Amino acid sequence: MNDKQLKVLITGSNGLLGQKLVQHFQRHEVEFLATANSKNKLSFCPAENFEILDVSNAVSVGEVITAYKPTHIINAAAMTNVDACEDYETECFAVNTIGVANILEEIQGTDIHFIQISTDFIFDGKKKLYSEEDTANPLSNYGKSKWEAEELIFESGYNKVSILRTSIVYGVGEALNKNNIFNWALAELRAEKQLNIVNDQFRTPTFVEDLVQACSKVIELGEFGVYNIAGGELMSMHDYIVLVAKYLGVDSSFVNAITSEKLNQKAERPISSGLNIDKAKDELSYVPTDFVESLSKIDSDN
Ligand SMILES: NC(=O)C1=CN([C@@H]2O[C@H](COP(=O)(O)OP(=O)(O)OC[C@H]3O[C@@H](n4cnc5c(N)ncnc54)[C@H](OP(=O)(O)O)[C@@H]3O)[C@@H](O)[C@H]2O)C=CC1
Ligand SMILES: Cc1cn([C@H]2C[C@H](O)[C@@H](COP(=O)(O)OP(=O)(O)O[C@H]3O[C@@H](C)C(=O)[C@@H](O)[C@H]3O)O2)c(=O)[nH]c1=O
Repeated sequence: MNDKQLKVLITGSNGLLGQKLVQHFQRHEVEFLATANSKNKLSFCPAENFEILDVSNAVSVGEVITAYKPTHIINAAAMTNVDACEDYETECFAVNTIGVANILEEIQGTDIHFIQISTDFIFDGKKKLYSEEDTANPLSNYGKSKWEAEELIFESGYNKVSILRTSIVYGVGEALNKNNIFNWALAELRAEKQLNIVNDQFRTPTFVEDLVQACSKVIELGEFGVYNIAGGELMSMHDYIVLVAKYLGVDSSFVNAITSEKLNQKAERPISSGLNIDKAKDELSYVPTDFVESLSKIDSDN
């Protein structure tokens, strides 16, 4: 299938990944429909390419898919505030699990390639680095809701699905959620405020543009199955934010190291939920951007 034959439906287009996908398909002149649960917040997304879509509403999901007839659906919609998912469990499962059930229901019997974005939070964090075959054991409502969505996909028997699991996605953009640690830390460090960052949670932070490339690659190759798509470096969140501070030229003494116990977040987090990306390297020729290089790309784009 060449670029001209593609029709990509994007959900969650106002979010970080959603909006980078919009920009990617614009640049490559691929036909797309961007959808979000509220009005279009993106200055660069034309009104004719946008529709409101709440993925938790089965009727709306059916109407949009039937009318647009996509060749591909990328589900970037999710309730991503992990602590809020503890307080608003029903909403969390409505978006993250039922949203996926609604899409699956609609695409059964079609040829649509469905790309679901999942998370390292399906794991309990006891293993350091996880491969695609490792056993899930989510600790939080968010993790459970994303894992149940994956289970629905496996049980549905629908086989034109790529599940891309990722971790701590970073990048800058328009009208982003306040709960993205990277954007929050950037703003605070630029204002020379002191940050308390945990040194006992380890992740493989993922440059959003790498995740976009991976979405594009599974489309291009027609690859189905589960892939870990993450950065190549496992680091503590404290080391991560110190690198950001250094890049900004802010003294690292502004980044205090604390424990998770001290931070006392509502939802339990995995200790170490790095993602092993060997499969994506082998099968998708996936090459994550070096962390410091990604920061300079972010800088030059803004
Ligand atoms: N950010 C990260 O570190 C990670 C993200 N992921 C996954 O990656 C994907 C993209 O996340 P990311 O772009 O970073 O997250 P964002 O929070 O930036 O974007 C998610 C978007 O989904 C929207 N949304 C919420 N509810 C609905 C709904 N009912 N219908 C349609 N859209 C809805 C949100 O809107 P609103 O703001 O109005 O709620 C938001 O714009 C998600 O599946 C997420 O689970 C996985 C691992 C790490
Ligand atoms: C707000 C805050 C966070 N942190 C740490 C805790 C945690 O390890 C890390 C990120 O915290 P957050 O609460 O922003 O994000 P968190 O919910 O931990 O991150 C997750 O988001 C969801 C969507 C995912 O799918 C996961 O892969 C992961 O990226 O930063 C601090 O150390 N200090 C702080 O003040």
